[in-house]
Order: sequence, then structure tokens, then C-alpha cells
Amino acid sequence: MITLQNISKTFTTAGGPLHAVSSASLQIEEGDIYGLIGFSGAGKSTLLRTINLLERPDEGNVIVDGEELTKLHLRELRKKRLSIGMIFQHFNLLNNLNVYDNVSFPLEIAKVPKAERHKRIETCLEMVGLSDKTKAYPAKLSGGQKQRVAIARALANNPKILLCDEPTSSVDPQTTGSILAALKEINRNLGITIVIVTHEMNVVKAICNKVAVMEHGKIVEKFDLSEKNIVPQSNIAQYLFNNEISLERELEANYV
Ligand SMILES: Nc1ncnc2c1ncn2[C@@H]1O[C@H](COP(=O)(O)OP(=O)(O)OP(=O)(O)O)[C@@H](O)[C@H]1O
Repeated sequence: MITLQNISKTFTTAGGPLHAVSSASLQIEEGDIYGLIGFSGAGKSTLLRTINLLERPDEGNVIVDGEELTKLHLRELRKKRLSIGMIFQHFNLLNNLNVYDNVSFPLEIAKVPKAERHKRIETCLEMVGLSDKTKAYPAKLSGGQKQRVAIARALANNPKILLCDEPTSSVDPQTTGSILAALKEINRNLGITIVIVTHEMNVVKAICNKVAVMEHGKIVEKFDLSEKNIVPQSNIAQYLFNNEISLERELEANYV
């Protein structure tokens, strides 16, 4: 369903070229919940953002449902992006709009007629358990509720794929559980393929069926978590599998 072939991305920075992603290849099948894990700066978000070309790779191919995205014209790409929803660490809600209008926003951009819009907004808010919050503004919501609004908004255009960039990094552990449960339900009930960037092996173990471990811009190992005997080979994968902890910056300093 998603094929990333030899993706590379270099940023120009004041300190010189920064190779954020180097020759990364990944095959994600329909229905997967695919985790991308690694330390801060490993290139996870950059790689994730190439899947909808929010980040255009310098080299490599991005194939989604048989279509090579880097070859699409802007209009075709915009259409294709409707089938790829995305959520972020800091929710990215529009603070001057209430919950209903936040979810309505992508539908208005896609020019969905009003009656159909209303139906979809209600369905999506029901899916994330926020039907009673339509009139609330983001400032009045908890972190978990904000992320569930963001999930509803990402689902509004009936995507086939949901990209999640550290969706639980700004919330407490209990809320993490409710967000992950919502994502799992969406995957199970709607068959939406999910790609999730995280620092936390607990997140991977809770919902992913596959995971790729990244370090210094490269994918160093991939695992099918349905397999019984997982034997990590790389130092970083061994570290991640053996330490079920959140990879905060100070802990990263202890990793050798
Ligand atoms: N737009 C940009 N311009 C310059 N450098 C960037 C840009 N985006 C990312 N980088 C750099 O590329 C590297 C990879 O960043 P990326 O965000 O993909 O890593 P990550 O594994 O997701 O880490 P984090 O969890 O900290 O976001 C980092 O060194 C980052 O500073």
C-alpha cells in the first residue's frame, strides 16, 4: 500500500548539509499499524512526512496505492492527499474555531456539500467519543480531547491512511492509552492503515504490528511484531526492546 524506495532528504542548515534521511526503504501493507521508532533527530518525522510529500525527498520514490507521488502534478497530489490524514504532537487545531468547525475545515476545503459535511462531522466525532463537545473551543479541552478532535478532523475526508507524528508525546500516560485505543479502533473498524512515529517502545508494543528502528537517518532494523522470537541485532534495537521506557533526552545520553 505504501512503498518508500531509497528515500533521502538533506536539509541545508547554517552548519552545512544535514542528512536527515539516508536511503530509507519501507513496505507498509494495507491494515498495518506501522511504528517508526528511534531517538530524537533520527529522521522519523522527516521520513513520515515524505509519505504525503509534506517533505519532498531529494532522492527515492514514494508509491501510495500504486501511484508514484513525486510524479503527480499539484492538483493530483492535492486530491491524493485527501486519502492520507495526519495528526501531530501538538494537535494543530484552529483555536478560533469550535470542535465542529475544526472537523468541518478539511471538508470545506474539499468542497463537500453542507448536508454531507454535517453527516461526516457527526460520524467522526462520534467515533472519537466527542459528540457532546461540538460547540467547545480547543482552549476548553484536555490534551486527550484535543488529540481526538484532531483524529476526527483527519478522518473527515475518509482517508485510507493515517499518519501520526508523535501523537502521544504531549499527554500524560493515562491519556496516551485513550488516544492509542482510539487509533486501534479506527484501524480495526475502518481498515485504515496507520503509520506512527514515536519515542516510546510502549506505544509500539501497545498498537503496532510492525516497527522500523531508525538511527542517524537510516532504518537499521525492521520487525514483524507478530513473530514469536524477536531477536534484535543492532545495539539501538536491543536497547529499545530491553528498556521499556520513554526515550527522554536525558536517557538518550545514557545510550552507547
Ligand atoms: N526543515 C528542516 N530544516 C533543517 N533541519 C531539519 C528540518 N527538519 C528536520 N531537520 C533536522 O533533521 C534531523 C531529523 O529530524 P526529524 O524531525 O526527522 O527527526 P526525528 O527522529 O523525528 O526526531 P524528533 O523526535 O526530535 O522530531 C534533525 O537533525 C532535525 O534537526
